Amino acid sequence: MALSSRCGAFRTCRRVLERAFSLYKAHSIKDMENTLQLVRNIIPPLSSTKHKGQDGRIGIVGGCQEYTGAPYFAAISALKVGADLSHVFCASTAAPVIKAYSPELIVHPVLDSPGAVHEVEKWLPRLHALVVGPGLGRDDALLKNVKGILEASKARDIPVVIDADGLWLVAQQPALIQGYRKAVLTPNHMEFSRLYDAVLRGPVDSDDRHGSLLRLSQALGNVTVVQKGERDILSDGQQVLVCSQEGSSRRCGGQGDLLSGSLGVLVHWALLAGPEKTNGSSPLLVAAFGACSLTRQCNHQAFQKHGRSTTTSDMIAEVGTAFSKLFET
Ligand SMILES: NC(=O)C1=CN([C@@H]2O[C@H](COP(=O)(O)OP(=O)(O)OC[C@H]3O[C@@H](n4cnc5c(N)ncnc54)[C@H](OP(=O)(O)O)[C@@H]3O)[C@@H](O)[C@H]2O)[C@@H](O)CC1
Ligand SMILES: Nc1ncnc2c1ncn2[C@@H]1O[C@H](COP(=O)(O)OP(=O)(O)OP(=O)(O)O)[C@@H](O)[C@H]1O
Ligand SMILES: [Mg+2]
Repeated sequence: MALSSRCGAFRTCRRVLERAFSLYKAHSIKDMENTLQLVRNIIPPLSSTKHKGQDGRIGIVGGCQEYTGAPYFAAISALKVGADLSHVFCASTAAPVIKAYSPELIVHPVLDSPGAVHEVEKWLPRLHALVVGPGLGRDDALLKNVKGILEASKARDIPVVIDADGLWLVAQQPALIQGYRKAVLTPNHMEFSRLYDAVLRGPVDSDDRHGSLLRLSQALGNVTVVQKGERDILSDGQQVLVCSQEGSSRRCGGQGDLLSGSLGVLVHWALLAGPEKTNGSSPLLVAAFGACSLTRQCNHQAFQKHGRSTTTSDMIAEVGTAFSKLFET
């Protein structure tokens, strides 16, 4: 008797949990769909009256002796998403390698020159957004130049996506982006912990990802932060969005570079569209949600074709169809 009543209670409990889970799932699918609709609203229409450059001139700051793939992935992703021109500002040793990967990129071998800041500054008036960090490395001289480039970009109100070693620099000197509302940070697991520790002077509470993210964004003066992971969580210090677009279990290097390069373009489009098109949500948050969904969808599609041998180049080959599937329905 006691056993059967316990079994009944167990079944009821299971039904309640299943219902709660299906409601939660339905709710999050609805939330995801609503946010995807906001991403669709910020995408500029293709038009025969536009000239080259109008849909985006993006600059990637990164690329050193060791890392040439990361800035390439970011820059080519920006083009594949729909930017018209993609510039890479890198160390002189990286430039011929990056140029050889692709004739589509404009490559400036300036980052390790004494006049690096001035050389990049000359281009700033023509750029709509910068992506700072993919393949930058941690050489002090390069980081010092990048600090100057960030300051010059802020002075011109240019939106910046900060990723990889750009986040290393920000963890050393959070004041560099403190309160700059046109910055989006895209940390992976490790980069988030490092940044959190540097800004909040304590370890991340791994049981409270949302709270940790909110605290970090708020402590940085409501800078938008995208914490990448099994689910991506995004916040501007007020709202928290979750992106759980289906990807795959393949974790090859370079996926984060695809994300930050795509985000460079989407940030530009979102700011151009403004909050009327994003229904009051932060345009940068909507742009970030778009880049996360796109990266994960590319991963999903590439994995369907290549399985375990999927690499970031396979994902980049999926950008066009993934973009259409998510945003042009
Ligand atoms: N082809 C190219 O040119 C590419 C170049 N790239 C460039 O490399 C540079 C350094 O970037 P990064 O991400 O490797 O640096 P960093 O912050 O030291 O993290 C590494 C450490 O974090 C850890 N770790 C990571 N994830 C974790 C997790 N989920 N959970 C737990 N731990 C985790 C992991 O720990 P491990 O497993 O080794 O113990 C590892 O030690 C940067 O310029 C970037 O752009 C890349 O873009 C790839 C393609
Ligand atoms: N465990 C996971 N399951 C599903 N997707 C994930 C997982 N971890 C990361 N991703 C996705 O992979 C993409 C890149 O995130 P990741 O954490 O690999 O960045 P990263 O370490 O900066 O990459 P990179 O190698 O380019 O530096 C993001 O779109 C994220 O959503
Ligand atoms: Mg990375």
